[in-house]
Amino acid sequence: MIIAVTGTPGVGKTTISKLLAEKLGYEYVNLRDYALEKGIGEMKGDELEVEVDELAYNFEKDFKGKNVVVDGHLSHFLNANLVIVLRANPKLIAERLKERDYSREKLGENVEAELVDVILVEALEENENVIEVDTTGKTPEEVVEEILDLMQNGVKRRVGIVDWSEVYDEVIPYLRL
Ligand SMILES: Nc1ncnc2c1ncn2[C@@H]1O[C@H](COP(=O)(O)OP(=O)(O)OP(=O)(O)O)[C@@H](O)[C@H]1O
Repeated sequence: MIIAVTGTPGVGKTTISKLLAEKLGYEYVNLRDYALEKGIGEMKGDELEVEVDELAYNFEKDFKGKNVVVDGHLSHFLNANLVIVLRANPKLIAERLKERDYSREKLGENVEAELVDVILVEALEENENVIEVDTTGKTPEEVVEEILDLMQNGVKRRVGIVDWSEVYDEVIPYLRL
């Protein structure tokens, strides 16, 4: 089974994916590292630009039928059995990306993307089986337990659980208005 863990940069994909893979006994794959290893895509500055079809084609060839948790903000474009979309209060995303010294522009872009559900909408266009999980105020262990519970209960789709319009006022300072 291929489980894709996606979400806005800084939402916690790597932390959650590694822990989820460990609990399930699945292989962990970082999609960016995989693309670099395979020579897929091109570096533009420090960003890797990839053709998603090429990425998905190669990934399928290498991992079809295997048990893997794949971590990356493009992982929802892969042919996965289940897509986990991690969510976090956009203010948390802003604080984490600030610590990583993201530029104001990049920080704003990502806070806006989280605010208006960009990755969730993309994931829903690509896959029927999409589970959204709010990580706000939870430990990574609690998030993983929630994912495992949903999987054990056979839940394949759960969306529409967050509404960041409620916190819009708090994130205005980070937006590129
Ligand atoms: N509930 C939580 N779930 C996941 N991460 C959390 C949580 N609470 C705090 N964190 C912290 O948030 C940070 C998230 O970083 P991480 O690298 O996992 O995110 P990411 O989504 O993989 O980012 P990127 O896409 O930029 O690589 C880590 O420092 C992690 O410890």
